[in-house]
Amino acid sequence: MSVIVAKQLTKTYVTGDIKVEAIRGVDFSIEPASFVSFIGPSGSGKSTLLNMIGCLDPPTAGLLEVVGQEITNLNRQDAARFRGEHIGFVFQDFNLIPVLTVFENVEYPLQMVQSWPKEKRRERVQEMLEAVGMGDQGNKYPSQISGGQKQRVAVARALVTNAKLVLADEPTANLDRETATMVIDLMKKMRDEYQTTFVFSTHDPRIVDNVEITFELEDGTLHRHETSAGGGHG
Ligand SMILES: Nc1ncnc2c1ncn2[C@@H]1O[C@H](COP(=O)(O)OP(=O)(O)OP(=O)(O)O)[C@@H](O)[C@H]1O
Repeated sequence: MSVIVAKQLTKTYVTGDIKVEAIRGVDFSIEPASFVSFIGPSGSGKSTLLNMIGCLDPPTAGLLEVVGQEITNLNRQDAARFRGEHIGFVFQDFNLIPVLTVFENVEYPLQMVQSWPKEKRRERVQEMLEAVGMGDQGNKYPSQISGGQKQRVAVARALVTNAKLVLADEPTANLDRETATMVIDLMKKMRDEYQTTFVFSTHDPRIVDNVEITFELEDGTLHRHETSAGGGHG
């Protein structure tokens, strides 16, 4: 079963008399445990596409299935629940909650959407922190750790609910070269370990070099390129 299936997916923004066809009837599918990137110039529709996949903004027309569920017509409440249960998010500016510790940031999605008993929750959070190499940093606050460490915490948070799909919008944009490479390697390791699909929106050639499939957007249309990167998944 594909993790994402889009058929004739369309998004048109209408503001007053102005109509922008941001996504023009695209078809694509993305398989489990893949490492995939949407690329394209500014305004080509990357964020629009990621927002639709993430149930943040509904399509205007077409079909969109995510982890086997048709999400085209979800209402706001069902969309929020679906997001919480099935999708992890990683952002360019990390989006950690500054008043919560590293541990509490990773625990947060479990508290919000899943009624796990406290002990099981704590074990899961610790497992994820260790998986991203932050097992001994749980008591620190986001202001006390580096950018690369923040993004590691964000990856742990995205995966803590066992989400099968992570959407990562420019996750390396605020990281130096070496740290960006470490974060990409980490995400790949997590993909291998948890069979999570990672979908990126990026301009970063270091990510593009590492993905197996690139979808290039141009004025709301899509071109698929397969690359030789990755290997070893499955
Ligand atoms: N809320 C909105 N209302 C009206 N038009 C919008 C809205 N959001 C995006 N657009 C338009 O849709 C098109 C696609 O925008 P989108 O943000 O998806 O591009 P992008 O590829 O993510 O760009 P960037 O790389 O700069 O983030 C652009 O022409 C943009 O101006």
